[in-house]
Amino acid sequence: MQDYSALRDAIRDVVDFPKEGIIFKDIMPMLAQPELLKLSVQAFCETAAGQKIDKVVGIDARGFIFGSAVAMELGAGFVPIRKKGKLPWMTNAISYSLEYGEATVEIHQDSIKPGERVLIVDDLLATGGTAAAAVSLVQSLDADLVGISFLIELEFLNGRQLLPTKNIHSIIQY
Ligand SMILES: O=P(O)(O)OC[C@H]1O[C@H](OP(=O)(O)OP(=O)(O)O)[C@H](O)[C@@H]1O
Ligand SMILES: Nc1ncnc2[nH]cnc12
Repeated sequence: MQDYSALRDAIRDVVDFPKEGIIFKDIMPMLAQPELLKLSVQAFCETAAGQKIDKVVGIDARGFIFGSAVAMELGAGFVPIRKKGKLPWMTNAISYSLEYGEATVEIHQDSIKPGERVLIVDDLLATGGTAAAAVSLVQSLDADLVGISFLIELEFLNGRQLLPTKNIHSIIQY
């Protein structure tokens, strides 16, 4: 197993952001280092090794940073799940709760064909509300969900409980 401690070392804890009581995992110092950006994208691709992926779905907004790079590496298309009101075409929508708030996300109805093999990518799994909403949207398009991959998993929040049991991967755990 590859050593990802350099990624972990470059992630900064910000106390009480965006709300009191939240310890925010700030990935910006990691992203700004070219070799760590490359290593993080490689780590995501490793989570899908040996799998044919038609579409990588990235979740607004930090999921986009990794999602399109991973899609290019895997030879897949990229599909964004966006916060409400940003996608111009016909959408499916779902509301959900996350560690520090509530939101509604949407996906374009024609972005994934029935049966296409999908990998969902996001920076962080906390309570699992956001990822569970993404799973529902992907399933609403009758896609074949191959896996869900995160850079960071906050294990103490048990986000996996809300997700399908198979093929959930995280690269760094707290
Ligand atoms: O597991 P959960 O409790 O649902 O939390 C995880 C989500 O929270 C953050 O997104 P945020 O909505 O803050 O969006 P951003 O990427 O635009 O900062 C993060 O990028 C995940 O998508
Ligand atoms: N603690 C946290 N740090 C960064 N992003 C998050 N999204 C949800 N919880 C988070």
